[in-house]
Amino acid sequence: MPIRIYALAKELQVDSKQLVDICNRAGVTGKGSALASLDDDELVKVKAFLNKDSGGDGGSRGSQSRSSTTDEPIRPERPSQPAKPSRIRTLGGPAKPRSREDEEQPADEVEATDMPVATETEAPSIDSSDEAAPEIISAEAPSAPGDSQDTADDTEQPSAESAESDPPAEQPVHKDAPIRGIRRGDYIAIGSQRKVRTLGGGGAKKQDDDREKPKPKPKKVGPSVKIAKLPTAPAPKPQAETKEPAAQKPIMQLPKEAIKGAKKGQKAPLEEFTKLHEKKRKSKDRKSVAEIDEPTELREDDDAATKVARKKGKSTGMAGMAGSRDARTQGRKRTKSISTDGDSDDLRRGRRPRPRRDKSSSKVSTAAPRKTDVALELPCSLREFSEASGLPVQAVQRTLMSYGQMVTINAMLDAETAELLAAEHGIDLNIKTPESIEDTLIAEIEDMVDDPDQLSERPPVVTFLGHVDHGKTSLLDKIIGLDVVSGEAGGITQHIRAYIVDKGEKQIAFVDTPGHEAFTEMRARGANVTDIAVLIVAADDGIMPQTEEAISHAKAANVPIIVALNKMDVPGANPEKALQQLSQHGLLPAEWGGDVEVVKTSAITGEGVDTLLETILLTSEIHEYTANPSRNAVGVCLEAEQESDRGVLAKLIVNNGSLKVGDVVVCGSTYGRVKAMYDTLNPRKRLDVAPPSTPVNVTGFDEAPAAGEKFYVLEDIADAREIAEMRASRSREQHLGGHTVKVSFEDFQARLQSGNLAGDDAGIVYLNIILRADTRGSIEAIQKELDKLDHPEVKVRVMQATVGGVTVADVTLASASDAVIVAFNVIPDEAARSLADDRGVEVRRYNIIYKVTEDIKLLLEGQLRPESRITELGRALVQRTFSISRIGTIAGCRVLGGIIERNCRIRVNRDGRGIGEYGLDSLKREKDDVKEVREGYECGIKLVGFNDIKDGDILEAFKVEEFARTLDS
Ligand SMILES: Nc1nc2c(ncn2[C@@H]2O[C@H](COP(=O)(O)OP(=O)(O)OP(=O)(O)O)[C@@H](O)[C@H]2O)c(=O)[nH]1
Repeated sequence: MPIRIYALAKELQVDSKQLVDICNRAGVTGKGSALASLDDDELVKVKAFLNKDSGGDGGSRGSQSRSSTTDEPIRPERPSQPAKPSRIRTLGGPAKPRSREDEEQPADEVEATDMPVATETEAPSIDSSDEAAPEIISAEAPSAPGDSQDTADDTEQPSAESAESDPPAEQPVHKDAPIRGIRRGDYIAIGSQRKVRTLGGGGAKKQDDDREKPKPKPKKVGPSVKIAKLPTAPAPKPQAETKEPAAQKPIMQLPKEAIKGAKKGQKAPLEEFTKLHEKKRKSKDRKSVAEIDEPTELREDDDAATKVARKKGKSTGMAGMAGSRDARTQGRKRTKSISTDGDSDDLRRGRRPRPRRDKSSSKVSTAAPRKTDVALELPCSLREFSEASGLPVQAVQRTLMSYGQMVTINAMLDAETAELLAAEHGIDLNIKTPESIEDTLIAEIEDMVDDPDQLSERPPVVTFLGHVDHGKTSLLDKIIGLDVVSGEAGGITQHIRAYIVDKGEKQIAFVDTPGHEAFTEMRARGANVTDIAVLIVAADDGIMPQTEEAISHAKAANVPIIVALNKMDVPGANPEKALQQLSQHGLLPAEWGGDVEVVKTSAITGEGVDTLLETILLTSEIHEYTANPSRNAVGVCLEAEQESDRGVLAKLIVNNGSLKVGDVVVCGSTYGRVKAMYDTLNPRKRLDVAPPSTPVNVTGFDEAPAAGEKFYVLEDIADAREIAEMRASRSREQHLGGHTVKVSFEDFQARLQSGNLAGDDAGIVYLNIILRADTRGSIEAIQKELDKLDHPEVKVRVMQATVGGVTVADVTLASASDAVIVAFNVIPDEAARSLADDRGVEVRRYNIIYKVTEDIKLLLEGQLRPESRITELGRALVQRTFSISRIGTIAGCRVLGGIIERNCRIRVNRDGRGIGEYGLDSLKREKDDVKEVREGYECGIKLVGFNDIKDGDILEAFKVEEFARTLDS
């Protein structure tokens, strides 16, 4: 009876993937997936292989047979090099397995042998010939006594093949035997996880260990040196506690230009300003401060103070004292009328700081040692900035003063000002935003690790994906026993459907998606709900554009993919072609030796539906999806709508935990208390609890949450409100700040011009379009026309083309993929219109097909970079040059041929070489400006930005003309 590889793996207690590998090694081919089955013959073959592999070497190894028995989990060896097991060989004779005596040989003894060792680093350079090869033993490094036996065991695990080729076990290992080089077959496969160690087994290892273990150093005996005690520095005097000045409320705002400039790293305006400021101060200092001989408390990075200190140094000694008296007298005279209120001002004005001032200055010495890396939580006060950065308050104040800001120590700094200050003082500022309730509560939930004891199996969440009309809805209908497809407007799925259904003892949660929108949105929010993706491919159509997209989505979601090759009952079904296409897209079918299960189905006849379900359940079993039903629920909103009678009805799917009526939920920028929960299959059936993987319709939200938003259950409704409001205001700010504005035609134009639109590797710029039309025929016609707009530089990419009005889902997709929506003979519904306004998505409406293509063609053509063509005009010889101050060099020329025109460009040639191209600044005949000068005439030419013109230079006049291009050119 056939048995699945997965089941056999379970029975043998090995990993399914490894067993797939073992099957291949055993010669049972075409088993690429754990879901593949083995018939009786194959099973015997695999088991025989396993027995041979695990037990076969026992006999040949004698006393050193593997310690593992068949009851133990099978550890497949070196899957990448099954035919090349590691060997133990001694030089000068056939390889000999080591006897127990050898293994038990004391480490010291082994160490004592003078046998050369082959180390891991030597391995690559060792000769691959059989003879004269040094021995290499692969083993796990033993770490405890007794491990040496294990090591020996491990070294002796060649496959049956190698066992046969190995010499008899009786032959002892000769310690003194010369050693041969490593053979290619001796190389240890990466998968074996073993290390190559030197010959000598435990002994060599011990040697290593000995080397690793630092021996206790003998105590040094010798003359002891007595070192004198370091003088202890006097403790700094505690600074007098001072009262803080009253807080100043306004937040400083620096001139915008200064901030912008400084952020861009342009220091010029600031430097100009600072220089001017410094200059003024220096001149003052020079006049008055030199005489001051009293210590000041100004810090060393205070430029003015440093200068003061320097000058002070000069005036020390008797002469200095004599000089300083005069200077003081002079200074007093000069500063008589100046009144100041700060020490530094006193200093600058040449006044001796009074004791009172000394006291007050200590209150600003809050700065810690200067730092270059500062973490700061904003907004912060100037004092806090100073403390964090180690900059003196005065230095910070002075910097701000240079920006025209007079601030006190308690003034609050905003982020921009702090950044500016950091840039000015060469500090790396790391702005920390204060933790919000959202950060703490949500992060806490996200980081919550479930107790393994509380985890239990949960149903898999399976998403049906695929090209439009390939039968997603019909298949799901068939599985559930519903008939949704006949009720769908235009036969198109417009909404996400999600159901949990019983299949035998198990349950499966199904999600049917309209196109790929749900995946896009959910991936964008990092909230993928799917465990397994079922890709529906119509056997008659094969892989279509949206199938490709679905494949990308499923691959990006990193979930197992099962393919349902549907419509097998249709006469034109070509499963072989579809399988071929699937493998071309990286999905190698299991029947072709790959790992993707492909189930042939028909939603009409029911063929393969049971196999599909079985495959889903088996895949789920392999992956063991678990959840903790006893914790608060977390999950994702699949869809939400406003109902006239029940208010907001949100379709949620629970990822983990259990959602209960009465729970406080926050989901994106909405929140509420779960008023009621309804079954998604039976909309009127109420539920009290929704365990993991259950989709439910929930009422109680204040507003409709967005699809793809994660929901969390909180303890307190006030917290939920605060988080929701915070998110709503942040999204409003972003919207007002233009962060969410998506591509419009004009925007596309602007971005093209600025070269800002993302292109692919080849530099092609794409205009993404979502096409909505009244009929499939219209779609086909428009697509055919758009296909004609082919150009190597600019292309149209139709992301999605579906029948029906523009929906919220289209707008969401357009917003997520920077696309423009083209609505042909259809209109957006109210929700879509308002969302499009909200997100800045452009919806273009048409009712004539050629207008669509005309519009897009014009747009693309208009944006093709114009073609530049150069027209040669004439040549002139420079006969004389005149240098005029304030104007530059004028070249007196004679036109040798052609014509020189006023707005042309000039190529300057000297000694037969071109030295540059410049614009023509002025063209004169006599003293008059002229439009042109013809051959044979003389003229004066002044070039833009080039005065190094010389007699004898040849000037070539030319003009560059730009020509518009078309998509056809
Ligand atoms: N003969 C045949 N027709 C099928 C089969 N599966 C689906 N169909 C038909 O194909 C059409 C489209 O089926 P849907 O189930 O709506 O396809 P879908 O992939 O859900 O399409 P969207 O919802 O638009 O994405 C319907 O007319 C179905 O009756 C099948 O296995 N065999």
